[in-house]
Amino acid sequence: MPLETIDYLHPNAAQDFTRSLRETGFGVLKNHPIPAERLQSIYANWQAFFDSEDKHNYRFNPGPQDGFFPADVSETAKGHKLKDLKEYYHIYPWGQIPDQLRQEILEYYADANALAAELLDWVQEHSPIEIKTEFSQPLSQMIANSEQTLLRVLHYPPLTGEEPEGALRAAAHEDINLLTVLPAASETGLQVLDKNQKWLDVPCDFGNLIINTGDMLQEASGHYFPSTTHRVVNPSGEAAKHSRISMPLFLHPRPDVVLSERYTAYSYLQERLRELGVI
Ligand SMILES: O=C(O)CCC(=O)C(=O)O
Ligand SMILES: [Fe+2]
Repeated sequence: MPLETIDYLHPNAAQDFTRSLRETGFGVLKNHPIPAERLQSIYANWQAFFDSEDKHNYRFNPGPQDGFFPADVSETAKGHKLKDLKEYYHIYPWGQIPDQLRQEILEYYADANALAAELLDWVQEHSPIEIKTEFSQPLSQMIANSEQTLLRVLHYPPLTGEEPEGALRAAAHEDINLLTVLPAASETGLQVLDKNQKWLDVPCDFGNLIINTGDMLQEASGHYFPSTTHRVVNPSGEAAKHSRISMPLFLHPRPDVVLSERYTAYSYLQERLRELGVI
């Protein structure tokens, strides 16, 4: 079953969106409040940044993890051996951000956070009573004033043909956080693993917002909302010559937020980062 696209303005949007997250771990929204022209401008400005040598002046700070991550230190997904074919920039409002990109990206950060809070209210309202009574606080409260929420601007460079055999733009993985807000990328490639272990293309009409459940919402909901495996496959033909820009916002609860009997957001994140070998 292909993923449905939900109209944010439709009277049943909240219900349909919550059902989609429950069934697939993903929800795709159209007619949402973030204009496509804004996304286009952000993508163009960050493409120029990734194309410049200036990016090396913003190399990430190893502890706090803000800044630019070049391809040679890029992630290796859990259970995989090959690095993803990507470079990226981690934006936190308290972190380093190039001056010429700062205002536009922080405005987006704030607006996407506000939209995420609204979507979490939708999920809260339409979760079954036995699920929502287990939440230690309303879902949208969990992310309020969080300094952990991470906006990652990703650049997948054009393919050269020299890539290691089997390496992907982003190998199959699940997101660690509560919820991810991901505007459709500048190019295709995002796929989600369905219940029958078949890879489905995520509808990527430019301007759509793709939302997916992360492991923390899966944990907090006793696995009612699945954190679904996804990946970004390599393009072929003419598209292989194109860069791909994407921009997931990873909503993270404040560290002290209780997710379940076993975990706070802090202890959960530490366990996952240790598994990944990041810490
Ligand atoms: O680039 C994309 O479309 C998805 C990226 C992603 O899944 C991630 O960085 O966790
Ligand atoms: Fe992801």
